[in-house]
Amino acid sequence: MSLAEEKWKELADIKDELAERDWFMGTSGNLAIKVSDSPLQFLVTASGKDKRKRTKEDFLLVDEIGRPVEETHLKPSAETLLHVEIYRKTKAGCSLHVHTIDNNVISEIYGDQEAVTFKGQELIKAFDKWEEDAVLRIPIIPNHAHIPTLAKCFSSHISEDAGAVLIRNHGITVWGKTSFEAKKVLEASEFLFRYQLRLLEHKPYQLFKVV
Ligand SMILES: CSC[C@@H](O)[C@@H](O)C(=O)COP(=O)(O)O
Ligand SMILES: [Zn+2]
Repeated sequence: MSLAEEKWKELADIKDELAERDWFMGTSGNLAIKVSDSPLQFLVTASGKDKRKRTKEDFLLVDEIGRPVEETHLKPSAETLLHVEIYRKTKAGCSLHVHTIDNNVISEIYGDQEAVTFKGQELIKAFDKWEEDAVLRIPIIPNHAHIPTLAKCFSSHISEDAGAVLIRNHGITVWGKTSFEAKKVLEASEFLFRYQLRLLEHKPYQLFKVV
């Protein structure tokens, strides 16, 4: 099996797992996995597909500016430029984008604050935050319809090899050095969002708590 084939299978398996969680409503979501560093080439989901289905046309290989490497009728994800920014700026090997009700509601509640923060929650360790008083800050950016503008804004929040950024009333994009790492960050983020929403039901004043 070639490296590209191996990476294809790795991404397809992650796509199946996320589909099982019902994280690809209405064809939303896109996924990418790096295949080579120089030249930069990565597999990205084809645009507009039902990501719950496993087909031979799920992914295509793109270059360092998100153009298909080979002749194809498939279109790279509309949000390929966001994945480009991740691979351009970090050593990440995988990036995942999903729309969930929880990440959308959290992004709207905390959107004006431009970030949602978590402290004293065990699962922030999934973001490599181990100290007792560590704070996890997930930035929230506006949902610019112009993708190059969205990608530029998104890019300003990328500094580490693993991370997460919420796009307001749109979804979350996460990345990690490996697909395992990226999926861990995604699952931990969604856990924290669900936790925060549940907490607000019982303690609405928590909304005004400054971390
Ligand atoms: C109809 S789903 C919303 C899309 O505009 C987009 O946000 C998305 O996540 C999926 O787009 P895609 O081009 O299939 O990668
Ligand atoms: Zn999206």
